[in-house]
Amino acid sequence: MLRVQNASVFFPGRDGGVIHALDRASLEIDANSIVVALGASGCGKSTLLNAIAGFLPLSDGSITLDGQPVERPGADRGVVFQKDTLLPWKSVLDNVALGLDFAGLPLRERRDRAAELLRLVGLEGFAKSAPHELSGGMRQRVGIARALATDPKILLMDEPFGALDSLTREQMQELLIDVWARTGKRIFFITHSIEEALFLGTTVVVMSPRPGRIVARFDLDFVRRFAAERDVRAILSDPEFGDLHNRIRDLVHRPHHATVHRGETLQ
Ligand SMILES: Nc1ncnc2c1ncn2[C@@H]1O[C@H](COP(=O)(O)OP(=O)(O)OP(=O)(O)O)[C@@H](O)[C@H]1O
Repeated sequence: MLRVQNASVFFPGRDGGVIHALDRASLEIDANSIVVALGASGCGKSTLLNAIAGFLPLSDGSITLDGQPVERPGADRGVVFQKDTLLPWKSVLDNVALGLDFAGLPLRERRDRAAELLRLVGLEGFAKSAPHELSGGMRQRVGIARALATDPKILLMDEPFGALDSLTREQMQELLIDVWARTGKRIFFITHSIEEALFLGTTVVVMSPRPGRIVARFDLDFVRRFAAERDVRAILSDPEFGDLHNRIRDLVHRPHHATVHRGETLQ
């Protein structure tokens, strides 16, 4: 279990004031769940992810992963960003194996494991390619494979599909659901897209800016339905999907009119 309790992050503002980038955020990410954070620009989504990754210290509150305090980056958390961070001079296979260089595994085992992960993300034919030979969507697949290389307990994804065209984005969402269904990894995923949040999240937390707060939480099962039935049209045309879309859109645009916690519903 990843547990974020009353986490706050303050930054010094230019005028001598304090920016409340994250204000008393609490959430839990269980095995087999995908928690999606959704909200307008500046509501603290990346701050929350960076704190979970151990890149950023909390000003207050705590984060634990399976009971251990999160204080610095570690191999138990794999991170994927919007912009890929692949090394251009290394092959696709070696980029994936990179995370294992530090694990002390023999070269042969590193390469076998990397090849297995490239199969998982549908890139088995591209092991020897250079990153620049791949499309944006393919590079993000490599990023996902690399983040999984150390067999982390959780995958942290900061708008990983935000720069992709809409068709590629849909393919990547389905790929991520496949990876999730096969590996059972828990995932923390950030997006600006309400549709993406509803489609991917087992839980969606809606955040609002200044101060960055979690203002609503929805537990959903569209993603489990997709994993079982693979019928994206049935999900998108489900009236409940449309209804939630409208309610969340209202919340994102007028976040202060309600605070909703797990188990409660918005009227
Ligand atoms: N290092 C920093 N120093 C000062 N202020 C910061 C710093 N990092 C973030 N902030 C501020 O904290 C707030 C939350 O930023 P954050 O990047 O977490 O938001 P976000 O929801 O991820 O936004 P976006 O969707 O645009 O990426 C913003 O007001 C931002 O300007």
